[in-house]
Amino acid sequence: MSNNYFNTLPLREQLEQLAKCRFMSMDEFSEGVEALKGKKMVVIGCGAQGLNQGLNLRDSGLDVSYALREAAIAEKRQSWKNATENGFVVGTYEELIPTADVVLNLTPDKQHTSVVNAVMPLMKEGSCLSYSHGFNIVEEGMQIRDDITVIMVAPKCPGSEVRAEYVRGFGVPTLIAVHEDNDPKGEGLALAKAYAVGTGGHKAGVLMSSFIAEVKSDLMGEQTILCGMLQTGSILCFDKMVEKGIDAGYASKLIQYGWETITEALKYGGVTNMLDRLSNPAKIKAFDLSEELKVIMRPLYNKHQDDIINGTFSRVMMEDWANDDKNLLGWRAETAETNFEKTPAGDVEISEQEFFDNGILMVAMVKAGVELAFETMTAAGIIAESAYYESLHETPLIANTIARKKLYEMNATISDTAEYGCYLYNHACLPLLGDFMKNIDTDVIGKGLDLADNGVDNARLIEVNAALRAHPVEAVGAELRAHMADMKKIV
Ligand SMILES: NC(=O)C1=CN([C@@H]2O[C@H](COP(=O)(O)OP(=O)(O)OC[C@H]3O[C@@H](n4cnc5c(N)ncnc54)[C@H](OP(=O)(O)O)[C@@H]3O)[C@@H](O)[C@H]2O)C=CC1
Ligand SMILES: CC[C@](O)(C(C)=O)C(=O)O
Ligand SMILES: [Mg+2]
Ligand SMILES: [Mg+2]
Repeated sequence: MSNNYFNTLPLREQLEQLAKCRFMSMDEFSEGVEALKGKKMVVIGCGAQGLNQGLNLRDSGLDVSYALREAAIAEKRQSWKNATENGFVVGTYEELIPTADVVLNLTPDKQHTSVVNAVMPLMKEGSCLSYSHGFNIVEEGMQIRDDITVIMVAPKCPGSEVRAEYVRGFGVPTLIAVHEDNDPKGEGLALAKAYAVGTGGHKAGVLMSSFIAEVKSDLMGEQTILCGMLQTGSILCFDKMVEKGIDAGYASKLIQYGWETITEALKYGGVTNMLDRLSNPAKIKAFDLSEELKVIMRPLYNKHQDDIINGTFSRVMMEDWANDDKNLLGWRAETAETNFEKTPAGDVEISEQEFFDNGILMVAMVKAGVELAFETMTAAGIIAESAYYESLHETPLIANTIARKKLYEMNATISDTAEYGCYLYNHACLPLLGDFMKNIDTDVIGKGLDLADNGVDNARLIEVNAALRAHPVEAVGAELRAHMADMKKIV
């Protein structure tokens, strides 16, 4: 029986926890991984986050091994292969958990209650339990033994990108938190900081946050702009292009690689830079489309945020857990059957600039989604820095997964929790954009504007540029990106 911890708190405390967010300066990480040196880190689960965090932590000089459930070892499942093929020591809970100074719970959220109940009796007195998402604590009210320190180190991106960015010499923005009910020795913060350095997160930016702020913002980002919007946009843009006679292979390629290319511009210079990559008439067109999209989609973004804050989302998802994931599995199968998913990218060259010129609607969708997610999160009490990571910075990191193997890859790489939310959004958003899409043609998706000249009205251009630059996501973005000196180019 789960108990929503957030809903048990008085409003004053809910607001205080939601607003917990402090950008940590680089000199706060001057001790590096010292607090974890010589300590035994045992990871439970070797999936998306488990494997990739473990690889980074080991490369940062830490002692990492994997505790897997007995069946996974006996049947040599993927988790066992991931760990053993990468040369890690693998053992059962009984073999490894009693030796652990830090237990990293990197199993799916659905399993957290049973996993934590199974390992807690085996954990050393005074050891530490860490999470990469606070769902179990915040939405299920999990109670942890008093002597155990409970921390959260939550990379703001898929596991594959946690590794890819580390290998590139960068990192991913990370939220850290100490569960205030479980910090008996006052060492939670030192451990969380060292762990964030071990994964490379400090190079991109670390926010000192709370379990609550992480959960309520993480769920919002993944359901809307990060995954839901990219899925809905992929399906709508592909179907429209094919309906209008564009070669299906070209349409498939434009979308599969287009999100990655256009959002790379977003990562470097925010929404402003992404739109600056368009010609002046195309920029004005993208701006107008995005304003229209924002009006249509705002109620949906509000609904997602409201359901996340009041616990409706987690209750409904947990009902699906209890129903053998019937909805999740059904939606996953349905997505595999979409025409976009089934049409291979054509053998056709698309230049970097062409992705912008022929993908004006995609640019508009990204702009609308980023701004709406940011506006909705901040209106709900999430601090701007956190909302920026969850909307703007992470979008390219999700787009990278679509470039690899389309929506299948994105949904396989993100957590099951994110995948569930993505489908929820997608199912609501597709019909919502029905009328809007009726008026869309190949000038904004597939072929680009076919204009004799690129002249525009000066006053209108000035107005559009000013509106772009004045959005609050741009101000906080410029500030946070100034700390990302090691950011590496992908496209
Ligand atoms: N996916 C992501 O990129 C992100 C995930 N997170 C968070 O990280 C955590 C892990 O998610 P994610 O990496 O997606 O998980 P995955 O689904 O990728 O991996 C799950 C791992 O846990 C093991 N596992 C599954 N069920 C159990 C069980 N009952 N007992 C023990 N082990 C089990 C699986 O191995 P086997 O079945 O072989 O035993 C597998 O190795 C979640 O809290 C998630 O919210 C946070 C940020 C991003
Ligand atoms: C994509 C959403 C995420 O939270 C994440 C990668 O940040 C997840 O749960 O997978
Ligand atoms: Mg996330
Ligand atoms: Mg998540």
